[in-house]
Amino acid sequence: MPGGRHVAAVTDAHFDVAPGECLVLVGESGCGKSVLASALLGLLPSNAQTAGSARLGGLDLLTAGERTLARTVRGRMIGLIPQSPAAHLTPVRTIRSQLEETVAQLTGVRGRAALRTAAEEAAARAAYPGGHLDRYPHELSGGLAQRAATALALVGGAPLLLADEPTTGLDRDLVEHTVDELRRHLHTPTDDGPSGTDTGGRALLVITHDLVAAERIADRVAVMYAGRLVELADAEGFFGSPGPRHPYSRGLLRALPERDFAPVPGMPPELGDLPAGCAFAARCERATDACASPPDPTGTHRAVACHHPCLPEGVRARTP
Ligand SMILES: Nc1ncnc2c1ncn2[C@@H]1O[C@H](COP(=O)(O)OP(=O)(O)OP(=O)(O)O)[C@@H](O)[C@H]1O
Ligand code: NI
Repeated sequence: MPGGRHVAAVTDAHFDVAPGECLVLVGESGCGKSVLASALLGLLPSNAQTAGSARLGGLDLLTAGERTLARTVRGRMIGLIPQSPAAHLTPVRTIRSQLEETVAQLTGVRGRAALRTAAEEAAARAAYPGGHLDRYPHELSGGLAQRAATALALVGGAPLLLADEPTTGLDRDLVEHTVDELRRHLHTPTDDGPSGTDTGGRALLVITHDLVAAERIADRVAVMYAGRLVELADAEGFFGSPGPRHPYSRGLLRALPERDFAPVPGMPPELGDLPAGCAFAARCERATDACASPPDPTGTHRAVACHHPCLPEGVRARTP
């Protein structure tokens, strides 16, 4: 940043997602979710620095060159359903023309009539109504823009679908519909194997701060706080019993209107000015002196980045 300032937007992120599985990344605004997604697609701003690796197939996405990213990754290995789809669509072209162009770029379909048919099929796959194909993005409701973006993301048959805040700004009914549709794509065909073979399905990485949507769609949940992954858990245990183990994750769930409706006190720290130890300590009722040193994400604290994780309900702490 100007003046030599650094923003640690994402730190120590460890996770994997398997074909046929949905991993949901949750965390509040500004915690680094979209930066993480951009890193996977090679879409970080030019002043960004990365370290580590992000493997998809045999490729390391963090070190792949722009040519590889453009020709084999974006659209073909990773389908992106962007945050705010209405703003992401080209405003001066109809949905039909954007779909046809994408089909021509990403598939072997050639010829006017064949492209038209393929674009219509692509729209149908995302439940985008055929009668609205000749509309411009500004003529679409939030739900339709969402489906148009999903249709575009599915065209290349990518084995990984990355959805950034797919339900923001939608009504509750539409949220449920949208996540159910997304989940359906876990098992629609991808292009990573000969057609007709079972490739184990598509992997889905969904970014959201909508915990109700997360509960509905996730197989596993990754919780992010102040640029770090603080917990990675099976969705069933996380949302049900025994519940989350990181005090921040507990706080997030407790804040839901459907639960205690009790907000986590305080504010997250600035990512340009993080404390040396646990970033949540200042807001944490369980914090002690140990929290002045950072949790070790590669060892003891791999699943729960906390010095004092909450114990599963019904399990009592052992006194040393
Ligand atoms: N180009 C940039 N230059 C400097 N800082 C940036 C840049 N892009 C993002 N950041 C910072 O990185 C942090 C993470 O941003 P990011 O967009 O990933 O958050 P997010 O978790 O996706 O939030 P939201 O839920 O609001 O989309 C923010 O604090 C933001 O200020
Ligand atoms: Ni974001």
